[in-house]
Amino acid sequence: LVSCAKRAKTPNSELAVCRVLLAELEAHQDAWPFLSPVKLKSVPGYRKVIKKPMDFFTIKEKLINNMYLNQENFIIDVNLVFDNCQKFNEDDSEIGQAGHRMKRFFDKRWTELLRK
Ligand SMILES: Cc1ncccc1N[C@@H](C)c1cnc2ccsc2c1
Repeated sequence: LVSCAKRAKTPNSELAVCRVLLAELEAHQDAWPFLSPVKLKSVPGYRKVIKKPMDFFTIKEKLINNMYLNQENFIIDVNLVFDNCQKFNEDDSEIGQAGHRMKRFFDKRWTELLRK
């Protein structure tokens, strides 16, 4: 008997979960610092310190333009948003606190949705 191959998730069903997750991130009350790209001209030092800026709007554009081949690449970009935030903002700052809350929310949700 040939063992049936583990049903691979089709890329589009994987990415459908990413779209759901992103919508939840954007709707979160603490999402405000991350909804659009940091304006490099108006935040002194940001361009120098943060090598790979990322934000939820850019992630949405990449999803729409099929630039994510799988969930992993999507999760890497979402974590980049939070890693950049922790690098540039003090933990006890408004933005720093929002970043920690958003990261905790994301970690919880993607584990629930993807670790089925
Ligand atoms: C995520 C992040 N990290 C470091 C600096 C800025 C930001 N966010 C931008 C949108 C931003 C840019 N300007 C302001 C002014 C008050 S909150 C806020 C937020």
